[in-house]
Amino acid sequence: MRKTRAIVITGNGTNCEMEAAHACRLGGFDEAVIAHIAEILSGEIRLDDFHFLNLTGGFLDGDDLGSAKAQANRLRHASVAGTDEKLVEQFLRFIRDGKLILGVCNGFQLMVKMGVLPGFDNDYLTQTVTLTHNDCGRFQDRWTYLKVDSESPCVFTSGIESGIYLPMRHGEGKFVCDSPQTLERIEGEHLAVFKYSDPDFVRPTMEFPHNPNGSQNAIAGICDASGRLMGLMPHPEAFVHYTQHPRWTREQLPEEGDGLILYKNAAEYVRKNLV
Ligand SMILES: NC(=O)CC[C@H](N)C(=O)O
Repeated sequence: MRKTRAIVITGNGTNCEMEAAHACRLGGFDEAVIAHIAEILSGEIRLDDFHFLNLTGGFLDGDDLGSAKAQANRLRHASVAGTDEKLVEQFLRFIRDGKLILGVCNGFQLMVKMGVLPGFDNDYLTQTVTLTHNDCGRFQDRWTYLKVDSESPCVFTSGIESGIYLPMRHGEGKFVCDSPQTLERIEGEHLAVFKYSDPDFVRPTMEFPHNPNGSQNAIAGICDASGRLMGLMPHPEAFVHYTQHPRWTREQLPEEGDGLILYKNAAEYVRKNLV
């Protein structure tokens, strides 16, 4: 059987690439390659050779122009050296080939600013939502309770019963739609996979600090209608082992951190459908 291969893109100010690659391997991917964006633009590394694309957190271009905005333009317009191909064509082919993309924090900001999410009607290049400055006006760094929509088509969250607990760390995480219709459609199609909630994972909340940014409808993460493309503001790769939990020395916790399930589901999907 062919190998299951994950790629993590780094460069221009990303971080967490080692954690993301580690999470992919722990989740069951045979290989997880960390590639600098320059290696992709030079044509040395091609997205076509992978099944799972990870866009990590960070401070792309120093958050100038708004987080991930410059990189979104770069990825939409840059050509791959030595070819007639634009990088965005590789990107769209990756999506058409039925592969998986996970954007975390700065990676989620990148996906929405490119227009990849929510990807209505298979249009992955029209921006309809954004992530902007937290209502509190400051960078926030805390742990959040995330209620999961069990009716969502999301590939990554299958098997999660009520919710997961993950850390967030961002200044621009407030989810906003361009119109009430966009928000209605996201809700109606169950694309709002994760919502900030109370610790019981029952009620989504607009109350600070459980909702750390004031996101519309408490939305923390969304997927597209295929469920294969997902982005979220909190960091699943930062909680894959119990020792990463803030109270691990005081509480009896399972070996696996709550974020690992997303990578396990991705690996299983790739094994069943793509290799
Ligand atoms: N952790 C992150 O990826 C931060 C994202 C972005 N730089 C922000 O502050 O909103």
